[in-house]
Amino acid sequence: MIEIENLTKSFGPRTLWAGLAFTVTRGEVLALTGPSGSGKSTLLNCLGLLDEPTSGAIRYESQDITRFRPRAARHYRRDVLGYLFQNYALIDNATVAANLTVAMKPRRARKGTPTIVEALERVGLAGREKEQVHRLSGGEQQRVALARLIVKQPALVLADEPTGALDHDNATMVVDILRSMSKDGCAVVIATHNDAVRDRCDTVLAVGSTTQPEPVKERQHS
Ligand SMILES: Nc1ncnc2c1ncn2[C@@H]1O[C@H](COP(=O)(O)OP(=O)(O)OP(=O)(O)O)[C@@H](O)[C@H]1O
Repeated sequence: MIEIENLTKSFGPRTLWAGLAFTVTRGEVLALTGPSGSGKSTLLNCLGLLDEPTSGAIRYESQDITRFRPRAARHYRRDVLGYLFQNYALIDNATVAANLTVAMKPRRARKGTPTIVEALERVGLAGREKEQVHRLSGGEQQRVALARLIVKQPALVLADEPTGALDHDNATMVVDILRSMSKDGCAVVIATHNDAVRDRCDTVLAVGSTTQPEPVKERQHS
């Protein structure tokens, strides 16, 4: 689904990672690990067209996304990608329902796409459609961000420390939902410092020290 070819990123004389070469397939959950500053977020940003690699290619459906023209880039961001960040990236002064509607808007309705009501049920926020996002707790806001992903149904989910600010139960729920989205056919890439999250992924890439992911040995997930 995403093929990474000989990918290198440097800032001036400093090379963060070099020669990355691997594929992330549909149904796979890949963890990016490594010490602070190793370049996990930078790699996610390159996959999400928020940054550019210094050299190499990132192919989606055989096309190098780093060479996309603006129209193809817009399509990729709108129809392929889903983001999950630690700071939720929600519209604070809008309702829960409005935040989810924005995610659905540009897309033609697809058969089988979960509704807002179904997505909120899935994240344990049934009946909270009309609440203002800024009145919700941090964990609840992260669940709204997850519900937004569920209604968007992206092909590739990029999650940057998605459990960083959450308690154990909420962190478990975030990983459960990301895993179930991967089972439904999307690819998921998670930058994380959390060993429990890493252990529930399929593969792990130690960013900055290796060029290819390895299988996660002690799987905790089903
Ligand atoms: N635009 C930029 N110009 C110069 N250096 C940058 C730029 N963006 C990021 N960096 C540097 O690249 C390095 C990697 O940053 P990045 O945020 O990708 O690391 P990380 O592994 O995600 O770290 P953390 O675990 O702390 O989130 C850092 O040293 C950062 O300062």
